Amino acid sequence: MTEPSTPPKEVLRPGLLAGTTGLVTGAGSGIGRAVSLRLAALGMAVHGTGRREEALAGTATLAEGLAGSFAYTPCNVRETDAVTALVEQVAANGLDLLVNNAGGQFFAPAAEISQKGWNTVVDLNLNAIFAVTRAAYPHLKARRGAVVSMSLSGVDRGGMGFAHSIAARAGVLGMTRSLALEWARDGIRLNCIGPGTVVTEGLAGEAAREILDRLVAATPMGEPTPVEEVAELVAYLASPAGRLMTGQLIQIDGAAHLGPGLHLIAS
Ligand SMILES: CCC/C=C/C(=O)SCCNC(=O)CCNC(=O)[C@H](O)C(C)(C)COP(=O)([O-])OP(=O)([O-])OC[C@H]1O[C@@H](n2cnc3c(N)ncnc32)[C@H](O)[C@@H]1OP(=O)([O-])[O-]
Ligand SMILES: NC(=O)C1=CN([C@@H]2O[C@H](COP(=O)(O)OP(=O)(O)OC[C@H]3O[C@@H](n4cnc5c(N)ncnc54)[C@H](OP(=O)(O)O)[C@@H]3O)[C@@H](O)[C@H]2O)C=CC1
Repeated sequence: MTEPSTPPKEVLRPGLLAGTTGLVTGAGSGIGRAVSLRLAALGMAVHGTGRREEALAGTATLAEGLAGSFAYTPCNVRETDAVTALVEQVAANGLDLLVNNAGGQFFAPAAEISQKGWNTVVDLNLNAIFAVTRAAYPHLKARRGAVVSMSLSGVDRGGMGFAHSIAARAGVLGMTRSLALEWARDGIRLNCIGPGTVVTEGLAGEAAREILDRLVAATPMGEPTPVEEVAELVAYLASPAGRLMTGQLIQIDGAAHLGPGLHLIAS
C-alpha cells in the first residue's frame, strides 16, 4: 500500500463553528470519532452516540481541552423510539448539524445474505437514518442547519459483496436529494460523503487485511483516505462556506469511483 503523499491538512479557521451544536452517530470510533473531535476543535458543542459507552468515553477523553465540547449518550440507532427520543433531548436547545455516520455491514455474496441479514443492514444504513433525520427536522429548520450522511464510494454504480449496504445507501442518497428539495426553503442542506477506503478499526484488523489490500489496489490514486480529511470535509459542509451546497454526493476516494470498482468478492 502506498503511504499518503501529503500529511492531512486542517484548512478551516479556529473558532469557525463556535456557538453551534451537532449530533454525530457512531462517534466512539473511526470516522465518527475523528469528525466529532474536529468539530469540537472548531468550537462546536458535539453530542455523540453509538452502542458502546466505553468507546464514546474514549472520544470524550480525547476531546478534553478543545475549544468546543463533546458529550455523549449510548444508543442503538436501530431502536427507533430510543434514538428519536435522544434526538429530541439533544436538540432541545438547538441543532445546527446532524452527522449520520453510524453504519456498516458484513461482506457476502448476495445469494448468501439471509433475509434477516439484509433487513439488519438496511435498518442500520437506511431506516435509522430516516428516523434520526426526520426527528431532527424541526430543530434543523429553526437553525437553518445541515445534515451530512456517510455513504460509500461508488454507491451509484454498485459493487460486489455488499449489495445490502449499497442498496441502503443508494436509498439514503435518494432521500438526501429529495429532502434537499423539500427542505430547501427551510434553509436545511443535506449532503452525502462517499469515502473510498478509510483505515479505521472496521478495516484495520488482521482479518480485514485482504479486504483492505483489495480496496486500495482498486483505488487509482493508490492510497486510502485519511480519516482527518473526511472530518475536514464534514466541518466544511457545516460551515457558512457550504451554505449553497446541497443534494450532493461528494466522493473523497482517490478516484475509486472511476476505477474498476470496489468489490469485496471476485466476479
Ligand atoms: C468499500 C467498502 C468500505 C466500507 C467499509 C466500512 O463500512 S468499514 C465499517 C465497518 N463497521 C461495521 O460494519 C460496524 C457495524 N456493523 C455491524 O454492526 C454488523 O455488521 C451488522 C450490521 C450486521 C449488525 O450486527 P449485529 O451484531 O447488530 O446483528 P446480528 O448479530 O443480529 O446479525 C443480524 C444478521 O446479520 C447476518 N450476518 C451478520 N454477520 C454476517 C456475516 N458475516 N455473514 C453473513 N451474514 C451475517 C445474519 O443473518 C444475522 O442473523 P442471524 O445469523 O442471527 O440469523
Ligand atoms: N472505513 C471505511 O473504509 C469506510 C467507512 N464508511 C462508512 O463510514 C461510517 C463509519 O465507519 P468507520 O468509522 O470506518 O467504522 P467503525 O466500525 O469504526 O464505525 C462504525 C460506528 O457505527 C456505530 N454503530 C454501528 N452500529 C450501530 C448501531 N446499531 N447503533 C449505534 N451506533 C452504531 C459503531 O459504534 P458501536 O459499535 O459502539 O455501536 C461505530 O462507532 C460507516 O457508516 C461506514 O460504513 C464508508 C466508506 C468507507
